[in-house]
Amino acid sequence: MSARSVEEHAAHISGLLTGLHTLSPSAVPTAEALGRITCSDIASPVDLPLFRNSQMDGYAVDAASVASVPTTLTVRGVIAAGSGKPPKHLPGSAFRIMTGAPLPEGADAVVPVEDTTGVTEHVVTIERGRSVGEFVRERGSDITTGMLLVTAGTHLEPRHIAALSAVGLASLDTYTKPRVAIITTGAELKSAGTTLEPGEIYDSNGPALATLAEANGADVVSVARSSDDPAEFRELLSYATSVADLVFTSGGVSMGDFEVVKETLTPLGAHFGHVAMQPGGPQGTAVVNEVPVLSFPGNPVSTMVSFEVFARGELRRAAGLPEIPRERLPLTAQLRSVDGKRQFLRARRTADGIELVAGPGSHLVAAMAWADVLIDVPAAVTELGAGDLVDVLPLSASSI
Ligand SMILES: Nc1nc2c(c(=O)[nH]1)N[C@H]1C(S)=C(S)[C@@H](COP(=O)(O)OP(=O)(O)OC[C@H]3O[C@@H](n4cnc5c(N)ncnc54)[C@H](O)[C@@H]3O)O[C@H]1N2
Ligand code: MOO
Repeated sequence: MSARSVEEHAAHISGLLTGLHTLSPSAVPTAEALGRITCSDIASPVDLPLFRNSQMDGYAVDAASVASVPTTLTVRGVIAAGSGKPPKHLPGSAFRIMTGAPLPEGADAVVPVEDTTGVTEHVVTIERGRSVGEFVRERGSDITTGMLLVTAGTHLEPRHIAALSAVGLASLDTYTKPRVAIITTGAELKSAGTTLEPGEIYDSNGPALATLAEANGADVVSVARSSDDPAEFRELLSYATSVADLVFTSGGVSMGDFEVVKETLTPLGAHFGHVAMQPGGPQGTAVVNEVPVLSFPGNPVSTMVSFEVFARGELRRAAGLPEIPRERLPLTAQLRSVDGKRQFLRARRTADGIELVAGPGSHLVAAMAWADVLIDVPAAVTELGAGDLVDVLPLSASSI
């Protein structure tokens, strides 16, 4: 069977994942919406400030009565923030007023307490006049009812949560995070922190896929590990497809004797084959219990590159996150590539351009950590020179 191109495989995956893009929005309490993405424009239901109020601790006056100073005014009472409907102002008098307290109807300026002397409970001497509007926060001077407060697609930060709370919105419609389950496979795998027997290795694909999915907007609902026993894998798969919108598996897709993923999924109608790319050649896809399953090859770099190439964009779009654009940058040195396979080479940005960090080996997990981009070399290109412009794929950042 001939190898699929990257584009063909990506299109096939896109077709399998259409359900991810029609998840209904989630209503989330505003106070818990940090990091969520709004799925519609949000207009303010109220004016902000909600009412005319004082910007200073001082005296509410009418500017005309303090036009010539010093002048002594009768103090008719004290208005605190939260003290209810304000009294009426009478020209030639004042109310002692606190910051945020509603301005008496008819008052049009506030004289800060620092500009007064001779204060008693009943009188105050104004030493400095204030003009109309000074230290008065008008109703709606921040935002008026119906004005757009936050646009669709906003990645909510604390400052957005503050404004949305200030206008009294208790919950928000946000993109539903696609639920992702991960199953890594291989009898040799153990968790970091445990003692290894000869031949065993630490599982890096589980943590890699979980954090890649999370960093790209998913809600990772399960991370499990299977031995090469088909019964165990089937059981984990059955659970994964019952809790997730999308399942990733790693390993067990190639030509060995214990390819548990391939063996289990093939009878269920899965597609396994080669994609003309490196790393990430052997790939599988299936739909189990109506849930799409993407089966990536087990080599650590192959798994991560497969995610970056086939899953990142789909997950980000489903989660309402912006696309991470490709860039075109110059190479610092010559490179060679295999004919007929699209290469995704680990590289990093330098002041002079893009520099390779490792050879093509898909077990080179430390080199992957030092990379911040993948160079995307077309299948037909076998050699590039220093200074040549190449397409690069920025690698998933640690936060969305
Ligand atoms: N005869 C052939 N052999 C292989 C071919 C081939 O075409 N013909 N393809 C090679 C390529 S390319 C890849 S990629 C791998 C894919 O193999 P599998 O998906 O079946 O993966 P495994 O055999 O299970 O593991 C491969 C490698 O990766 C290590 N691994 C697996 N899972 C993890 C994990 N969760 N964390 C860390 N490391 C993991 C595993 O120990 C193996 O070293 O097949 C080639 N062979
Ligand atoms: O295609 Mo494999 O992913 O190169 O190691």
